[in-house]
Amino acid sequence: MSLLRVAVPSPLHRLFDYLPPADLPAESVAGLAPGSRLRVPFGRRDVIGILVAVVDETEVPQDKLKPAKALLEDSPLIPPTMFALCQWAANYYLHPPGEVFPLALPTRLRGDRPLMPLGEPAWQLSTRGLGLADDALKRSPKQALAIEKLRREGPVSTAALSEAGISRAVLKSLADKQLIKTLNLAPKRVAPIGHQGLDLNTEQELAVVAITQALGEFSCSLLQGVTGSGKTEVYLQGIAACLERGQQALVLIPEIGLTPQTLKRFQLRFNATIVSLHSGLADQEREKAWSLAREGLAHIVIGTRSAVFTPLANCGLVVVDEEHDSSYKQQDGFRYSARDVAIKRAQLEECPVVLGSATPSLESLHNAASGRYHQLVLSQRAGGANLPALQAIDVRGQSLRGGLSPPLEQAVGQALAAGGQVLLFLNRRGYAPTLQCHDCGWIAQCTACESRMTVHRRQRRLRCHHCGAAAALPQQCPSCKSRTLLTNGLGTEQAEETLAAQFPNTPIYRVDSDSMANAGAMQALLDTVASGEPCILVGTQMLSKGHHFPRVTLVGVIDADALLFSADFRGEERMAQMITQVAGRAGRSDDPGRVLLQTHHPDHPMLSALMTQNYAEQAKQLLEMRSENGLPPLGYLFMLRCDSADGAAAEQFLHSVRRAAGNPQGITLIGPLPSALPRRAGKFRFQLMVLANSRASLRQIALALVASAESQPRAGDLRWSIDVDATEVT
Ligand SMILES: Nc1ncnc2c1ncn2[C@@H]1O[C@H](COP(=O)(O)OP(=O)(O)OP(=O)(O)O)[C@@H](O)[C@H]1O
Ligand SMILES: [Zn+2]
Repeated sequence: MSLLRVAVPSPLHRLFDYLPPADLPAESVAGLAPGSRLRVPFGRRDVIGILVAVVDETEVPQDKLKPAKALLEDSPLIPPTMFALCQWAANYYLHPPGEVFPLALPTRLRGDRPLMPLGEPAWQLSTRGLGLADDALKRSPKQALAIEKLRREGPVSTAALSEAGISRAVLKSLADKQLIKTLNLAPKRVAPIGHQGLDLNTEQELAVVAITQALGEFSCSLLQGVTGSGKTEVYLQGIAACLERGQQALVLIPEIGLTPQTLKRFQLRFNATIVSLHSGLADQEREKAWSLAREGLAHIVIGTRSAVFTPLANCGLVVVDEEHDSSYKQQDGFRYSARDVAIKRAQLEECPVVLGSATPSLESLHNAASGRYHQLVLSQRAGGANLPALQAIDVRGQSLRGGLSPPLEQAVGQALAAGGQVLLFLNRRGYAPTLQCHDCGWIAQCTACESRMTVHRRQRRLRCHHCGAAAALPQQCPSCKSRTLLTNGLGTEQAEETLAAQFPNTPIYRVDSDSMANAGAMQALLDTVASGEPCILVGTQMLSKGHHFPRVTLVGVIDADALLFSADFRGEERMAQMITQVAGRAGRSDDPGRVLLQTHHPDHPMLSALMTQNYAEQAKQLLEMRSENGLPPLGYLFMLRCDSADGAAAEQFLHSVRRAAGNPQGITLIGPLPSALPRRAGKFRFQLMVLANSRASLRQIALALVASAESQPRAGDLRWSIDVDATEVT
């Protein structure tokens, strides 16, 4: 007997077996392809699952088997490569498969809605219309015109008919006479045209040749190019070669804020169908873009993290820009790395993948050094600009105005006077990170998290950056009623305010997730900055990524110390990446750039390293340290996390799980320990860190821990999750 094995949206790490739907002929069941949607009963309701396999046997007792209610489509919505990718990802990240497969579908299709047909509504002649005598519509010239047009051109879209002056009313009368009928006009397949690219320098040329020659089979290349070296030009010319072979390209970018800029650059280069996929799209737009990609009609698909699961009919090249960027790692729910999934995807698609960055992750550098990836290097800025010089400013004992020391303030003034633009980096949004009572010492805390509330003065609110909780900004201390409340520390909002007072004649633009919340804001800002007028940009890491600001000559890091002391073993790597990236925004054009870092620790070895070495040299040293400590990428790591309103229960749960795992060889178990943020949104958080000396032993213990976790009894709200290749360990 044939049974259907289905991935059902549920947090359980298993698949569920069903009898075929009653209305499905027995002979067609065996031939069902995986990847189709099924409506199945689950608990007390019906849900939409994905068919994973047709099987002959099940462990479910015969009388417990239920029939699936319906097969939603004959041919699967998830094509074989994406099906295989989801299956791999669920297995690799040990995540419930029912929560992974839906990623290959746009939101609208995760339920039971039918696929929207691509194309547009159109009209064509009916048989009766075809046979109509020439003078039959003499008395209604508009109708005659419509008939003549359809006879001449075949099916014509409603939009084109309306452009030709044929109204809906005319079409309706013709339809009522059964002379014409509607159809859905499929989009035309057009050949993409690439415009002439820039003249490449030698290193770029070598990179493009390597990528072009790699087309047609799987390989992974690391394009390590210093900031402003023209990596995008390399992608563009590599993609041109991919399109010439009649294939599609998938380009991943780290942030939604970069989408319009990237899209524009691609649209200028290619006369082709380019779609972008990101969280800002409405559901219908998203489904359309998804369909164009899946049908092979979109030549280039650009998207953020989750776009790695978009099906492409004929994928010929995958590009992951800024491959080191932390936004590629999903930090809740299904904790995958889009970069790593992209590599697996290229392998399944049998095409090359290019990882590009000025500051590659140590993982990728390690893989390049061991020969697993091809290394392509762009060591110089395109167009001849020099990399900027870095310099520390010792702020000890100096009076700071709006966070700026006198030397930095002076440098800003000079840069502006010389007609340049200035970028000030402060990775803390809001007005101030703390609100304190000057009389009794009370501090505004989040009631749901073990953390302080951030002051947002413009909105007159206190906001928790961990759980999103908000409260009105108090006028007096809730504890002692004093009216003397102080803000401590500096956020972007306050910096913007003080800078405006210091530089009253210069426009100041703040760039953080608060000011850039709506979709067009970033593009509007970029357009303004592109005009070249002197201005000050002050913002968070949003400013540091990928942007090309040719007029910026000075970059100031207001608080380099904030990056210095991290509890995470990746802290130094992150700091080196962040500073190198933000510094890389300076001096990208004719005028040389300068970078000033404010610190209370000018002799800190990490800062000295930044001053004296380039990123590649620093990365090499960091890799050696990781190797000595058996840490990734030289060791293998995952985290088991647990949270609950009952802290003792959460900790106890991880203790039991750990006990069940025993003491396997080659494995270091650390914890359970409270997380760095021990309580968030009312829940206590604990974690167990697992380090292994081989991928195989990591896998073994991970499976054992998951099995143990699933079999533990657990209290109502207790949740646990696994994070394979965790990038955040605090
Ligand atoms: N061969 C070339 N000749 C002249 N200009 C070039 C060439 N290649 C790229 N450029 C220009 O150099 C500038 C920087 O290029 P791009 O933004 O692609 O750099 P990038 O390597 O992506 O930098 P980052 O990593 O800092 O984002 C762009 O204005 C681009 O048009
Ligand atoms: Zn909170």
